[in-house]
Amino acid sequence: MTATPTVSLQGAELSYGTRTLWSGLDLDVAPGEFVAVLGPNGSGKTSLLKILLGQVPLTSGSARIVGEPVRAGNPHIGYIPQQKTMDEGLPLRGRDLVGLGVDGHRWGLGFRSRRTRNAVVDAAIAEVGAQAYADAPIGALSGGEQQRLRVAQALVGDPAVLLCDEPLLSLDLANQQRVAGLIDARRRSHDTAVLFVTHEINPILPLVDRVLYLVDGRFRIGTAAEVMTSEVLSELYRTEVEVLKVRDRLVVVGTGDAIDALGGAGELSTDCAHHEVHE
Ligand SMILES: Nc1ncnc2c1ncn2[C@@H]1O[C@H](COP(=O)(O)OP(=O)(O)OP(=O)(O)O)[C@@H](O)[C@H]1O
Repeated sequence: MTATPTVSLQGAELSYGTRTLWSGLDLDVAPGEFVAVLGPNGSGKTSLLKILLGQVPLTSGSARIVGEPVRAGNPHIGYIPQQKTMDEGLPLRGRDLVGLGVDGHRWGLGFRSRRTRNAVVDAAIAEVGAQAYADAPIGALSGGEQQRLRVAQALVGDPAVLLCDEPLLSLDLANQQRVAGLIDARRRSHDTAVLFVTHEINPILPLVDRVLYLVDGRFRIGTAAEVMTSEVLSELYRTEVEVLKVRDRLVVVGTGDAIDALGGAGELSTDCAHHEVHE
């Protein structure tokens, strides 16, 4: 017997007015599976997460989380939103931020006791190794420290799926690896499915089971080896794109307009090699 998919999209379409971002999208994400969602700016990656969060309705088709239709406030979901730097004057400690993941979620008012709640928050803080700064004002922390606390907040409710919207943005390489490692460890230990929106696949390439690549209404789903090829990306972008493997990293090289068309996806190459224009 196969397990119920943690995330299931069937015949999913999202249109805003006359503009269709994608349609005919079928995707089942298994427990513990790590799916990277890639694509240029405006291709509908964040909108996909919003659908699963119950914030935006599908135009047609269905979206389920652990077999149930999507809905707002679903306790099966842990969400790491796009990173915004916290205001330095914010009177909120890291511990309070993580606590919001408990209070706004599954236990709500019925949560058994303050002591149990605190123990759950402490465990989540320890899991991301943030004990040393959990009581400091969050605005005073570095981007990497803030992001580890956001991961703790997303994990504290023990979600079935983690939705991550560019969680590595503006982190240095060491922190990218640390944050990606935390997410990977959780899905391995708890079978948490992961949908990971990113412009930069290289930091997570070894973790990715499958890629969903969205471009201007078209998409492709498969392993990174299947999708991240010159043929597939050229087809998606409708222009010549070359994917090179440099050691264990992927470098996407566009030609002419492809550099613009690639948008953020072109950032795949930024810390490895530079875009090249072949005349
Ligand atoms: N409520 C809305 N009404 C109309 N258009 C919308 C709405 N929300 C988003 N859009 C448009 O849909 C497109 C997809 O937006 P979305 O944020 O999902 O893209 P994205 O792939 O996450 O982009 P980025 O990489 O820039 O974050 C954009 O062109 C956006 O302007």
